[in-house]
Amino acid sequence: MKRYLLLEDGTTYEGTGYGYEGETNGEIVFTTSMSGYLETITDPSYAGEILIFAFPEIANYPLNLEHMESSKVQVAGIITKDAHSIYSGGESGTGFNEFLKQNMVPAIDGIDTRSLVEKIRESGAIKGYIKNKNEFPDKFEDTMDLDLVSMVSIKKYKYYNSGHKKQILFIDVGTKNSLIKRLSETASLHIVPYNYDFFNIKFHYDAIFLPNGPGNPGHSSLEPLRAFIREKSSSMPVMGVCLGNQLIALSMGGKTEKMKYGHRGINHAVLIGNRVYITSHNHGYAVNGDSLKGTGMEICGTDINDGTVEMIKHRELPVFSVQFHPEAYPGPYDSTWFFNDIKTTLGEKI
Ligand SMILES: NC(=O)CC[C@H](N)C(=O)O
Repeated sequence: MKRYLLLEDGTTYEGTGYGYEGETNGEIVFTTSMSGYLETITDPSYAGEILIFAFPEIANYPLNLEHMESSKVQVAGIITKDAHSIYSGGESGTGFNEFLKQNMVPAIDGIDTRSLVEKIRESGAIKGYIKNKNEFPDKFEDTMDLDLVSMVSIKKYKYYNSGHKKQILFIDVGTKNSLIKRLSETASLHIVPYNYDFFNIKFHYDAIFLPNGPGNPGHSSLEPLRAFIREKSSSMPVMGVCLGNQLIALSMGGKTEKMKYGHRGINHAVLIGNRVYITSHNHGYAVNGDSLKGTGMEICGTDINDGTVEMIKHRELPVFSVQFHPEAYPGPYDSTWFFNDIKTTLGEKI
């Protein structure tokens, strides 16, 4: 079945439809990852985004549902050059095509993804639709204006008792399962929704953790959360990853900005001190380094290619966070020391 990718700049790409048969829209972003397709598409940070796989061969190994980073596919749509298991069943008994149908996510195959990526690198982030008809919409919605965190955050408090004495207040702004798993190696987790009644918490906790999540970190729906972080950062450790990093920067008085086309992939070189770490990335926003002046926060890691701020920490307080993904999934384990830093910050032995 023919399907069309329609871009805000007036261009149309024709391909073969697979997955769900409805239409979808979102910001078109690309990942350069060559593996980890299931982990990637189930990462809640991708809500509101249509994902291009720049690497041509995708889904050329079976789906293993144990690798899902959340309970469902979170990308708004998928663009591939050659998605292999479209028509075949994997070890789980489900083919990629069928899996995307069940998750109601439309996809389009046979697209020259590399030229599409070049276009986005030239023009910057672009909005688009995947449709069954070559008919342009009246308007291209900016999905980054939506309250995406409310769509992916858990709805109710959940206690994750990992047997550890230390307690972390884990604010779910759209977390990946692997982050919960990693932190549970250090502490038990009070997992709360992004809009929890923060100023009336009755249970004890030793630190706050903010994970990854979708959309604009400056969204107004996140202001009560930022106010809470602002207050708590002077009295207890606050740590974060990706959206968490951006929320910490904003709470401490810094600024974030939208990047031209973001970083998404698993081989981004980041310089921290005098060492380079190969890291996993998925972000379209970044902390503005200059805006940290006078906030007490300092830049301690930057992307080698474009200088993007990739790690920040407070000069005196135990407040630190990374823009990259130390939990990997998918990606290299170069930066898992981040979880050891959290352990020692909480007074635990490595
Ligand atoms: N992975 C994330 O947490 C992404 C953070 C934010 N939504 C961004 O695009 O920059």
